[in-house]
This record gives sequence, structure tokens and C-alpha cells, in this order.
Amino acid sequence: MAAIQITQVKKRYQSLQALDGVSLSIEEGEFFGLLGPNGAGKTTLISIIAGLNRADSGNVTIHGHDVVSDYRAARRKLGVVPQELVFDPFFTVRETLRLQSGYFGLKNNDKWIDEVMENLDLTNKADVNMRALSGGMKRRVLVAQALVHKPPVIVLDEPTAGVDVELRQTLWKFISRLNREGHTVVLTTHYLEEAQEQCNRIAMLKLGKMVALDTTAALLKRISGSQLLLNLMPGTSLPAALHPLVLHAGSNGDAGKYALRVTNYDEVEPILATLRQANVRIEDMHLQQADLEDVFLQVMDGESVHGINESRQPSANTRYIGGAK
Ligand SMILES: Nc1ncnc2c1ncn2[C@@H]1O[C@H](COP(=O)(O)OP(=O)(O)OP(=O)(O)O)[C@@H](O)[C@H]1O
Repeated sequence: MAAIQITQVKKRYQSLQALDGVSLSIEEGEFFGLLGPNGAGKTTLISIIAGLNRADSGNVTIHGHDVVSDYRAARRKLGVVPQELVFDPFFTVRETLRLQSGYFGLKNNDKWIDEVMENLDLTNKADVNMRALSGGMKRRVLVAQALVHKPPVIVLDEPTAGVDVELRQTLWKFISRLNREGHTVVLTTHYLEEAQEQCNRIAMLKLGKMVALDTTAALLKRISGSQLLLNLMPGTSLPAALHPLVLHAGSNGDAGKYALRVTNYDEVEPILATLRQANVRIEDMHLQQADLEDVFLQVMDGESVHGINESRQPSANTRYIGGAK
């Protein structure tokens, strides 16, 4: 049985089709990544999975339980770490986690609560009021809250947005352990290196539609070889002969920056010769192995992958992937 089965889900907000017929089956034990630029529909999909939002049509089941008609059973199987920090400022961390346990009818849950706090480095904050915690600490409590009932399916909506390296490491160590122990994990993130590292399979959403769905390894194979990253002197532009090699081109603040596809090092010299002949000077360059960010840009940029589409405005995602959201 699938951990999460999503069938033909559609959701419209006024004139905006936020989800346009999304179908997806996530198996038990997967570490699954849901990627897409701002506004792609990731949070909408997660809130439908969590039963916090209703699809206009289609359905979602968690371990076979429909999230609408069998809400309580579905919810019990699911732990959701929301993107926004919502909490009651009057309770301590431990009280917050006990209350959440009570919501699931769990009494005497302190042993697990202690273990979760320990694993998220929250033990020394157990008796501190929520309002006195830093943003990063509050996020740890949100994660802990999602885990109090040991849900078999854990959904994390951008859990590491704006958090420090230490929390990221703590979080991934714990979540990876839970995944190894059999919990299914679904993650949305804009940090593509994080998705590449953690997820065995990835779906990419764009404007409410699924535009890629494959194992991380297969997605990475779509782009073979390396990239030559060029930063040309201001006022110069790439000779037309090199346009077919362009994977992506910067614009506005990044004008003059290009990523060119090269399959082996021998291809670098002819590129440099072409630039020399056209009197185009290079400010900076380096060779980089292709990664998930390149696949993401390729998928999101669609037809422009095999050459520059001069009229195309840069896609919004070009600006923030890699962390600078
Ligand atoms: N309650 C709402 N009312 C109207 N439009 C909404 C509402 N919630 C989301 N939207 C719109 O639906 C689209 C999808 O939004 P959603 O938050 O699901 O995207 P996302 O992929 O999670 O984006 P981000 O990466 O920024 O979190 C966006 O265009 C958003 O503006």
C-alpha cells in the first residue's frame, strides 16, 4: 500500500489554477522530495495532504485512509512540519509537546517526548516558554510537535528555510534515522543540494503541474558531464556560435554570466578560442560538475535548454535556488 496516494488533485484559487491534476504515489519508506519554484503549488498540495485544505477534485489517501472522509485515521498516520511558525506563547516546550500528544489521545508519552527533545537538542529548553525561544529553536519545536505521535509518514515543508547549519545537521541526522527505521519522509525545500543528498526520488512541480518525477539518480543522469561557468567582461556578450551550448544565462544583475554544457575537457579550448576571436574577455570562469540545481533549471526552463531564447525573461527560480531566496 502506498504511504501517500495522490490522484488527479485539482485546486483553484479564484482565477488561479494552483494544482492542475497532480497524481503521485509515494511508497512506504521513501525519502521523497517535492521541488518547484515559488508558487508552484507545493504548500497547497501539502495542506491538502494534511487535511487543512480541500481539493476541488481528486483525492489523497495516507496509508489507505482518505484525508477527507477518513480524516482522523489519515491524520494519525501523518506528522506535518509546517512552513510557518505557529505556536502558543504561554506554554513551555514540554507542555507544548504534551498538549500535542493529548491531541492524538496519547498519555504517558514523556519517554518519547524526551527522546525527540534530546535528538533535536531541545532538552535544555524543555521548561522554557515558547515566546522566549529563538526562531531556530521554535522551528525545532515545530519538528518535535510533528513527531510526538510517531507518525509513519513525516511531511516537512521547507524545514530548513533560514535556519543555521547546526540545526540543519541535527535535523537531517534525526530525520534520516527515522527514515532508516521505516518512516516515510516527504520534503519540500529550495535547497537543492539538500534534496540531492537526502531524497531517493523527486517530483518537480511548475504552475500546479508535475513536470518531472524520477529517482534522484535518474534525474542527475539527464545532465551528463560538466558545465563551464563563464563571467564575461561587462558590455560583452556570448558569440552566437556558442549559443547552442548554453544551459542557462544570467540577466539583470547577472548579465554576462553563462553556464555552458561541456561533455569533456577537450571542449573547453575551442570555446575559449571562439571567445578570443570575437574579442570577448572573460572576467572569471570555472568548471563545475552538473548537479540537481542544473536539472531543476533545465526542467523549469523547458525549451530554452538547447539554446538561448533571446526574448525569454529569466525564470523567477534562477534567482533564489541555491539558498538566496
Ligand atoms: N489562500 C490562497 N488564496 C489565493 N491564492 C493562493 C492561496 N494560497 C496559495 N495561493 C496561490 O497558489 C499558488 C501556489 O501557492 P503555494 O503556496 O502552494 O506554492 P509553493 O510552491 O508552496 O510556493 P513557495 O515555494 O513560495 O512556498 C501561488 O500562486 C499562490 O499565490
